[in-house]
Amino acid sequence: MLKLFSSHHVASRFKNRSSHKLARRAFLSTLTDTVVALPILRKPLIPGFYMPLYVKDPKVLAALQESKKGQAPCAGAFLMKDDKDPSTASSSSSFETVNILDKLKGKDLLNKIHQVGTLAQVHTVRVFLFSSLPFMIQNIYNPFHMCPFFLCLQDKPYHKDDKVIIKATYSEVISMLRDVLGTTSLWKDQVQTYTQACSLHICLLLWEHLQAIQRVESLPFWFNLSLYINCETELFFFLCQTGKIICLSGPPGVGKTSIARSVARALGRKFFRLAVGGLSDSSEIKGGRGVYIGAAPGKMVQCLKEVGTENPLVLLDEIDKVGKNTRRDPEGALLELLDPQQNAHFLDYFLNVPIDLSKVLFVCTANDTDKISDPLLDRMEVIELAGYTADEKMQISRDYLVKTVQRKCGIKPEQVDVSEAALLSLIENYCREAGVRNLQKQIEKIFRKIALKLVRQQASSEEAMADLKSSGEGSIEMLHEYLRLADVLQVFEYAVGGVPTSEKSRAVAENFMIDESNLADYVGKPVFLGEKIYEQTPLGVVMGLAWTSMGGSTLYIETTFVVKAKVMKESAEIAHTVARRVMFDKDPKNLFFSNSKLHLHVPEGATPKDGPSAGCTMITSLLSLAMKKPVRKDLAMTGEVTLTGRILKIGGLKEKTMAARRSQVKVIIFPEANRRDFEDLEESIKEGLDVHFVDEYEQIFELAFGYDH
Ligand SMILES: Nc1ncnc2c1ncn2[C@@H]1O[C@H](COP(=O)(O)OP(=O)(O)OP(=O)(O)O)[C@@H](O)[C@H]1O
Repeated sequence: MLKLFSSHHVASRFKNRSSHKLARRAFLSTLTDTVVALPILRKPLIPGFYMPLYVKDPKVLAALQESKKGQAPCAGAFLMKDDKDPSTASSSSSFETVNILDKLKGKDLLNKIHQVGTLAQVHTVRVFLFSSLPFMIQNIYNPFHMCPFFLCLQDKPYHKDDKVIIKATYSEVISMLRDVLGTTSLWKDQVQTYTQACSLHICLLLWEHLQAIQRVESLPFWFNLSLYINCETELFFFLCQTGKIICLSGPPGVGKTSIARSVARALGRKFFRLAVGGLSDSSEIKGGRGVYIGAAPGKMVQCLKEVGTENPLVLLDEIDKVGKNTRRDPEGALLELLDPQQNAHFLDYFLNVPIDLSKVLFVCTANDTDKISDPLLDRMEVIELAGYTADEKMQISRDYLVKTVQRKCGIKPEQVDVSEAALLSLIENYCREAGVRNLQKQIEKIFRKIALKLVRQQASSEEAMADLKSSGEGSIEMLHEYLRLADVLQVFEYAVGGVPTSEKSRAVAENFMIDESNLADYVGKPVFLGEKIYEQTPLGVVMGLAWTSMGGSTLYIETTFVVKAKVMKESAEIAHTVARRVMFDKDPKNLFFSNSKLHLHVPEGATPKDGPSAGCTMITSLLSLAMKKPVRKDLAMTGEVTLTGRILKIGGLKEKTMAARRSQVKVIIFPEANRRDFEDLEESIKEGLDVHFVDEYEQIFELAFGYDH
């Protein structure tokens, strides 16, 4: 890709260009193989641009003077890799960067600059650079920081058809730039600040593409990326400033804590996790009054002590589980903590001095925002995180979980292959959950067992066999002892995050293929074998869809006759009333409800039995029994019903749809008010489902019973 050019080659590169480049050609034609390397800070010098530099170092000035004699004066401008480095910190602007030449010599300098820079013409000695072309540095020698060898990077020729793409992409980039400049003035400054960091990377990456088409094609991607990053960061800044506390709400294991950690990293803030689930006493937050024995400062003081900065990101984890039935008012302490009006003077009872918490960024997590008290919820901006689809879990496990766990176990990628079918089976038959925590546990189980096998293999093949040979009688017991020890060591090392097997043992290891056929050897028998209990639901039985803080699930509502009537909960009572009315409208002669004592039951203990969204399912189940007619095959429904038969909106539509798919449901009935939620779902979730949206129970009646089979 790169060629080493003599000055003649460099000049020939410009042979057919337009006349205004003749001067540059003349400059290049006089070039020798040695130039002064000038490190610059913050912004690279882009070919075709000017940059003033303030050169203080007399040796460098002398070298530049020297370069003027007998040839075009030139220098190589190279961007410093990390200008936060203390050795370069004294230079405050990109114009002063040449000072650092005093501090960094030869190889040290070479390591700290990007190898691709620009060859620049020096116009005056105090110093004005005009950049001509990219080139790559090869070496630097002392004492004048001369680059004795360098490579000029040459554009590769492009096909004439590429011209169209280049032109179209160019227009796209111009329009994107217009968008950036059209950003509201409120955001403009910050967009500019964040774009600087991104554009630096854009420049460097673009530079290294030697084909014009590659450079141009990657432009929109980088612009979009920098805009995206800016907008994300802006959103957080925006929320943190207009005093809102962000609350990430969703089922367990969907990545709420991980997101908060990433946000802290992205914003360059220290991260502190404060588990407030089960908090029962305000003194845990506000500290104990010094007069009591055992009193200590509160968690916020401990947090500030640990992070050592005034602006950490503090994660209040599981805020929906703060103790409620207590007179020690933990919620009051949290309110004080989260209220921007009060937290600038937060009083810790132990220290008895006000502490300024106004710069702390609070992020909360909750599984169920319904359980957060209104005054607390009022101070939060809730961001809902839905559960993952099977496809998403597949991607997460393949691209992240398997690789991470395998690395933690010290196993090489080529030693284990977990097939896609095995991962899918884990997702569907072992861990039905909204998040991926259990999936991660199962993958860890597989890799732990493989690591154990590797340790055993090592033990039996090498040391133990050697011991066995040398020690004669009683050595079998010793081998067993060794194996037991190896097991314990492996488990222990894994638990503390170490690498369980030595390099030596890996060298002799066999390769492992995990697929559906041997999955059970590693993780046991499947835990779930389908939620579907009935092929064809019998009389009085209808499938409903439920949503819990663990995700979505299907449930059956069953109704039957009993000798003595049971006391019904409210939603069942409403269902009974509506079912009676519907029956009276449809068939006044049917006296089933007047004459029967009923028992309504929801099998499967894990699902909430009195959830309002089971209303329409209960009515349908009662009517099925009354009319002695089962509902249509493969049907599931969800929706809250009013006494007048109106169907109201439900929550957790995505999770419910995924649960229905798992149970091979073909037809789903949702409230009309949820139509938009359904339309927003990914195609892979909606595919193949016959979904009906209803706002009156009448419509459900037709869909459930108006069939011929
Ligand atoms: N999108 C994802 N990609 C990779 N790993 C993920 C993803 N989402 C979750 N995880 C993994 O799942 C595990 C649980 O994530 P995390 O603790 O952030 O979830 P959570 O929503 O905070 O759960 P909880 O409500 O139980 O506290 C972590 O090991 C995390 O790495």
